[in-house]
Amino acid sequence: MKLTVTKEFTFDCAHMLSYHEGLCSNLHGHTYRLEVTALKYELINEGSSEGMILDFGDLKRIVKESVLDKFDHSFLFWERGCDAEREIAATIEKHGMRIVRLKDRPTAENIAVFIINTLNEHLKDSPINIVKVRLYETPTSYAEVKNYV
Ligand SMILES: Nc1nc2c(c(=O)[nH]1)N=C([C@H](O)[C@H](O)COP(=O)(O)OP(=O)(O)OP(=O)(O)O)CN2
Ligand SMILES: [Zn+2]
Repeated sequence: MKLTVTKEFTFDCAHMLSYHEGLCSNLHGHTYRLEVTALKYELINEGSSEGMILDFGDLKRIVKESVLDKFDHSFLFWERGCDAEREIAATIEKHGMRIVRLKDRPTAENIAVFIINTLNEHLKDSPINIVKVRLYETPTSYAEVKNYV
């Protein structure tokens, strides 16, 4: 049996899309809305989590520890960004503020892929797989990555 559970989260980040031919090349921020879907084939049949595949509270803890605690209120810094992006990141770091250093441009697509890979790495020794991440950058724009096993 294929069973999934999904939990929603929000987090705030600053970013810029270096080399974008539009307003998004400017430093700006989003309250991202994140939906994370976990899949497992068997229900837990005893104890505190009986009848669940994964306690929503455990999913919350996993996402918080491996993603939100790093991302929330940080600057998403693309290592290959323009001079301005690298100077902004250097200033933020110098003042002890939060950045997340990324190998890929911080588009909604790339951030969604980064998040699903990070979560599945965290869960690699468990029977749980994160099969879908949907990341809303604005109320009307989202990227989705699916990883069906
Ligand atoms: N495929 C993608 N396109 C764009 C991304 C992205 O990550 N993937 N990102 C941006 C900007 O960072 C920003 O999110 C602008 O998005 P957009 O939906 O255009 O924002 P608006 O506020 O203009 O949305 P409206 O609802 O149309 O007012 C750009 N593109
Ligand atoms: Zn943006």
